[in-house]
Amino acid sequence: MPPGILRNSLSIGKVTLGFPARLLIRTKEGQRTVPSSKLDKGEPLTHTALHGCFGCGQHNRTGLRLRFYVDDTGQILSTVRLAGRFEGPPGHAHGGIVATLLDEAMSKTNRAQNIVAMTRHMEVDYLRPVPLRTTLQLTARHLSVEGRKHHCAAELRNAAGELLATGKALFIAIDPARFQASKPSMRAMKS
Ligand SMILES: CCCCCCCCCCCCCCCC(=O)SCCNC(=O)CCNC(=O)[C@H](O)C(C)(C)COP(=O)(O)OP(=O)(O)OC[C@H]1O[C@@H](n2cnc3c(N)ncnc32)[C@H](O)[C@@H]1OP(=O)(O)O
Repeated sequence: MPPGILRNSLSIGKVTLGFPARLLIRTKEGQRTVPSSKLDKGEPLTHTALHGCFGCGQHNRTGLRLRFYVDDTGQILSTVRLAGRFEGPPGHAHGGIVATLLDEAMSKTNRAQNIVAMTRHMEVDYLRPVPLRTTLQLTARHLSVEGRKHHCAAELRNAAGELLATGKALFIAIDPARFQASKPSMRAMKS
């Protein structure tokens, strides 16, 4: 059973099809299950610490501020309601945002196993236009691992459960300490 995650903030709608009745989560106090219905009540969970992340960072005011959960099969779950500023085709999400949702959910399948990994390769099938301002279901699974290579898949559905987009990706596990050490300094970023 993988260790649970996660918390971000905002954009939580109703959980509908495809979600198990109870979700496994890990808080600072330990692991427990909660009813799926808690998803739309913003159950406070342990934060993933990437506060500035466009996908899940709760301090990133212009980002998506996704909340993620993990069930007892290791599947990552989220509900999303995209604001109008993420428009591409009229009334629908920009394809880059759809890719971001899938990428972000897949990355959490690694995080749920305490693996820090970065996206190396990703492919997206855009099956249907993704509507704005409506509840969407985002799920992801870890498929396989070979050394540092982690293969993951994700799906985005509408509230009726219709498949809108799918993604597959290769993530490469990295050493977070080395990554932090290689970050550009704030002074370098301003110049
Ligand atoms: C808690 C605090 C933490 C703080 C610290 C956090 C930092 C982590 C945050 C993550 C947050 C995620 C957020 C969402 C996901 C993003 O959005 S991540 C952002 C987008 N991604 C990037 O910017 C990644 C940019 N790329 C890179 O930095 C480097 O390419 C990588 C990914 C680190 C890998 O570099 P590398 O270590 O030199 O890997 P490399 O040896 O080239 O390849 C590794 C293996 O993969 C194989 N491979 C490479 N490409 C392919 C391919 N296309 N097909 C098949 N095999 C391939 C290679 O052949 C090799 O195989 P082996 O020889 O091991 O058998």
